[in-house]
Amino acid sequence: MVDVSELIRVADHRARVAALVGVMPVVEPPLADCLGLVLARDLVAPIALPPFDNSAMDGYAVRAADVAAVPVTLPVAQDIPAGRAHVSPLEPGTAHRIMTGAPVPAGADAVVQVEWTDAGTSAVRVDRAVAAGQNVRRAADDVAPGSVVLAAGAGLGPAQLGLAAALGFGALPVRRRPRVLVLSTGSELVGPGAPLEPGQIYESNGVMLAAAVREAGGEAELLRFVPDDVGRFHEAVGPRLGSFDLLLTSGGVSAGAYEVVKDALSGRGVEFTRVAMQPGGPQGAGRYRGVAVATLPGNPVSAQVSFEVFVRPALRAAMGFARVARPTAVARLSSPIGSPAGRTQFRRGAYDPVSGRVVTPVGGPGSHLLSALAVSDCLIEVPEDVTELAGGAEVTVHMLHGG
Ligand SMILES: Nc1nc2c(c(=O)[nH]1)N[C@H]1C(S)=C(S)[C@@H](COP(=O)(O)OP(=O)(O)OC[C@H]3O[C@@H](n4cnc5c(N)ncnc54)[C@H](O)[C@@H]3O)O[C@H]1N2
Ligand code: MOO
Repeated sequence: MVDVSELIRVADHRARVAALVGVMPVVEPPLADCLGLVLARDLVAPIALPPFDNSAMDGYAVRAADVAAVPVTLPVAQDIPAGRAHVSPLEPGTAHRIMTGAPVPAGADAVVQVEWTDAGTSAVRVDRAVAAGQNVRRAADDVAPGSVVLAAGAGLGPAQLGLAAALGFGALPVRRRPRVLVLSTGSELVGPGAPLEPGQIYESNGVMLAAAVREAGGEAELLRFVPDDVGRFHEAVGPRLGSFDLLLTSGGVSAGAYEVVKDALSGRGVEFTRVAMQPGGPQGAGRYRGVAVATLPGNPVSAQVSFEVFVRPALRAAMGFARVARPTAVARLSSPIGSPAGRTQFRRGAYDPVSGRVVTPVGGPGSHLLSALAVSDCLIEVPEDVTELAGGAEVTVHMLHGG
């Protein structure tokens, strides 16, 4: 029986893994590669947006005073498509045919949309008056040059990349993606396509954890798996380790006779502990040959839940995100659940925000129940000191998407 007073707290292990991974250096990739990354410095506008007064409509640039009394016919002195570099000033009593986005000529103070005219090309009949300023988008209306348009720490989504492109940036300063080497261990593991011999299972943690790394914004290289053999472990990891920010293993860390990860890394900078959490009790963390290491337990649900609780926040922090946790919600349990004393339990659940914020436990507490995890969308947190929760009880749920 484990003495729960000797267990490491969830928050302490999370902080330890985050400290090991640290913060990634700043790089300047091309704009198109910045999606999902975090801006490392304030983005200051080098130009105004719009850069010049331009038309919001296809129509005719005029002086509002010239079309105050309608109908009125004005000679069309010039045609101004978007992109025109040189536009001559508008003489009083004339119109310029103008397209959306084209520069408004000096002397004009409004644009009459084409629908309010007879669409003439040498002369135009204007049927409705416009006020001064109507349909004119002023220079710097959107962005003043020299202003901070995005602050350091901003997440870069489509709109932010669009804004940066509009301001003429070809690259942005961001913290680069953490590089993670993913390795599964276990002599019982075989790859897809191989027939299953008695006692063997298909390897699943590698693909799952590499996908989890990518979903978090990191880069993953999947070394797939090695048997319970310390020599094979070092052969697989040694030549590759130097190019990574984190070695992420699964399996081989508990109390058995063949604990390859523990045997390979104990006394070499990695400490193996038990965290007050279920699933995901046996954990290891440290630094091996200068590279951060997190060793997750092998049970698939334990591995994935450990990733969510310890590794994902560390990767998000490494990329510069200020908010590293997934979105949470408070929900009512649809049915009762129990939990071991002295451990934070993360049960898999299906959250329904529509029918009054209810969460339904999916599957049991067993850390081999991968199919239940696959149809869950949240983790239900049961605090350390709680052993029974009745149906209807309020719980915190951690979403498995977003954030
Ligand atoms: N005597 C004890 N036994 C166990 C303890 C304990 O405290 N005392 N803890 C249990 C808990 S909790 C967990 S979690 C596991 C963690 O064990 P390991 O990290 O050493 O993992 P393995 O023994 O290698 O594997 C556990 C389980 O998961 C399967 N597995 C492992 N890797 C993969 C993979 N890549 N793909 C699919 N499935 C995998 C493996 O076949 C085992 O069934 O230890 C408990 N035991
Ligand atoms: O900690 Mo283990 O993850 O309970 O199954």
